[in-house]
Amino acid sequence: MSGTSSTLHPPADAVPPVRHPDAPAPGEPLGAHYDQCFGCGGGQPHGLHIEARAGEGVSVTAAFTVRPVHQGAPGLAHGGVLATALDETLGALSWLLRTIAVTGRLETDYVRPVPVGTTLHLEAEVTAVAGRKVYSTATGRIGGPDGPVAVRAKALFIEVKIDHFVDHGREEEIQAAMDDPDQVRRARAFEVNP
Ligand SMILES: CCCCCCCC/C=C\CCCCCCCC(=O)SCCNC(=O)CCNC(=O)[C@H](O)C(C)(C)COP(=O)(O)OP(=O)(O)OC[C@H]1O[C@@H](n2cnc3c(N)ncnc32)[C@H](O)[C@@H]1OP(=O)(O)O
Repeated sequence: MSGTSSTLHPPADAVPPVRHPDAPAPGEPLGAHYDQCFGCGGGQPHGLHIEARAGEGVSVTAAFTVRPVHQGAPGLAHGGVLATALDETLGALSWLLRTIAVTGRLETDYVRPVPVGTTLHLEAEVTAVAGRKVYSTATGRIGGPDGPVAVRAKALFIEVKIDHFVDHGREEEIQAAMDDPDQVRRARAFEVNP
């Protein structure tokens, strides 16, 4: 049985998550939030290239195929890479809430080794929201979408404004992102919550 941290239990005033009315329809691909993202960006040769799709309610599905550059032990995925896959899938839930959120806490259980060449079938859902705090869970299965669980996570994401990235990101990447109309459009798509 895995341990759980009390900071990952929603507080008494938490409410069920609400799917944003303009959220992508179930089955729709969500696309990368940033081309240079190690989790989902097409511009990172060694990245995970995770492709997430909207699910029902406030949930997403995603797939990640482990490549040789993702090894920890010989022939097996690195645990940090698997945590990245979970983190990225959980991060994609922002598309359904239409808020921008960053990981505050991520608790990962490694249940089965994941060999190179394996496709990890990921699912994530928001379980509760309390103010800026978004509580969520994710699983990664091997051998098919209904296969055994190899990894799972509980997370607390914290809602932030775009300023979070502008204030903290390195100047050259922020400037390049701001100069890219497509990137600005994607960032704004998150930020329409009333
Ligand atoms: C125009 C172009 C511009 C660019 C466009 C970019 C578009 C991007 C679009 C989308 C990006 C999405 C990217 C997803 C990628 C996958 C997800 C990741 O890997 S994200 C990276 C890893 N995470 C971090 O780097 C966070 C680092 N941490 C922080 O920055 C701060 O700690 C932050 C924002 C998380 C919180 O800081 P505070 O000052 O805003 O807020 P406080 O008051 O500290 O916390 C708020 C509440 O949350 C709790 N909290 C915060 N951290 C906690 C923790 N670790 N554990 C438990 N509770 C925590 C606190 O106790 C507080 O709770 P109470 O309101 O008092 O009940």
